[in-house]
Amino acid sequence: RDQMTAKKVFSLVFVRNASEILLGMKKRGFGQGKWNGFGGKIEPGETIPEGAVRELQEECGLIAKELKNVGLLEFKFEGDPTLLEVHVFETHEYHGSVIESEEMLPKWYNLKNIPFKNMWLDDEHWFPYMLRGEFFKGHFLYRGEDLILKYNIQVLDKL
Ligand SMILES: CSc1nc2ncnc(N)c2[nH]1
Repeated sequence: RDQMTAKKVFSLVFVRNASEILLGMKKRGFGQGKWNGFGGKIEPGETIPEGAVRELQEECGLIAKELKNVGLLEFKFEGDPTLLEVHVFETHEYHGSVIESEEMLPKWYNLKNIPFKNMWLDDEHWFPYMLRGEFFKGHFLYRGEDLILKYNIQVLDKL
């Protein structure tokens, strides 16, 4: 059996201020119609944080001055051997102004009013760890995009 599952590495960046989080409404492609974090595939020759900074700027115009790695997510979709490895980051220090891109319509949400019903189903499970500042590792097995068959989340250490 082929033990070398294909792995794709992604960044996922959340911009924070004291009481809000910046989310992006995906306008096309994977995750279309959901409020997402910003990010995407890490390209050859760039580090994961470099890819995170690049994708954030491409998708919403902001330039992160610092990034904190807050967690790691792994996704499998039933019937697809690919493992998606998603490195989750927060930034509290950034400059530039938020702009709408072809991919994303950015919007600030109060932390008490996160639109989980219009987000990926996994978010409701791991956002609380991120918001509490706990470094988390989560693994999710999806059937399609609207059903999580199995998941586990562990706190690796409190940041
Ligand atoms: C593939 S599963 C997934 N969950 C997500 N949560 C927030 N933003 C994303 N882009 C996400 N992708």
